[in-house]
Amino acid sequence: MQLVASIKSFAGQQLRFEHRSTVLNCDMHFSLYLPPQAETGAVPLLTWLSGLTCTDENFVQKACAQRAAAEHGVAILAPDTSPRGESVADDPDGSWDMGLGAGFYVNATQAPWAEHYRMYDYVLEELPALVAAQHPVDLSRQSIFGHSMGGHGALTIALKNPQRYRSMSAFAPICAPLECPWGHKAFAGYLGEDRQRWAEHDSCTLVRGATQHLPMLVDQGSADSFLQEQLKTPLLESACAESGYPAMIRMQEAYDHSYFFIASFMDEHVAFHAGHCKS
Ligand SMILES: N[C@@H](CCC(=O)N[C@@H](CS)C(=O)NCC(=O)O)C(=O)O
Repeated sequence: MQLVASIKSFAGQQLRFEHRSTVLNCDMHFSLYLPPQAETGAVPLLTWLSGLTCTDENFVQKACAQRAAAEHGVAILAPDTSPRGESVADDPDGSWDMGLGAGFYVNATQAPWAEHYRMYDYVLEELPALVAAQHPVDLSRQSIFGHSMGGHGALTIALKNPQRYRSMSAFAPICAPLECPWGHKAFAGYLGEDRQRWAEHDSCTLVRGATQHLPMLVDQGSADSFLQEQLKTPLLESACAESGYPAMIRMQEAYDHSYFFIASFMDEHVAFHAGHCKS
């Protein structure tokens, strides 16, 4: 693991690393914000998952999360959104909703993706363990959040591993990949045509089958151009209401899909996770 950037921010350190991922079978970058409290002891670890077309750097530069992380004494880990490198398969049509920048946080089982696209195991297992081996983060106090494709990743990974996380949250998540074009394309490519496999990574399906509940916060902008066709927040609201999953799902009037929306509510999301990681 090699440090490639270290920038002081709100009395903490915004770090960027390069490393060889054994799970993804390629070289990767990730970012890690360490708050000032990490100088004197282990701090909770929040993992942020970004959306389509992002790297680890969009969040670092545009989400305005460092101030709240420093205030609450939490570290924030931001992985990339897919495996990277010349040997890594990309969408043959070059579109941005599949392949590079669009790993969908699943373990691909289909050629040519299966060789590298294992973002589920990378985010859940390899990366937190790697970070904790070298930095003062407490893996018994973890939460996960994300945006759009990363919101889907955060909700599904937490719903599948409630013992691993204290809380989950999402901005404009893809709530029902079983019911939207982005999900159909990515899941057919990465997981094959068997919809049973898809259902294992569908927030609405997982909510309906959940036996253990975690605190869940979701913010969605009402002026988000992806809301109707791709994100489908009402399906998550129904799944939570019908199955009795306690979730705070908020429609934020006139906000769009961008990082301006994310930054507007970032303080609340960091405070939400920090509170659950401390209790
Ligand atoms: N590139 C697409 C938009 C993709 C997009 O909105 N990506 C979101 C996540 S789903 C994002 O965070 N983009 C990077 C950024 O805003 O910094 C387009 O031109 O329509």
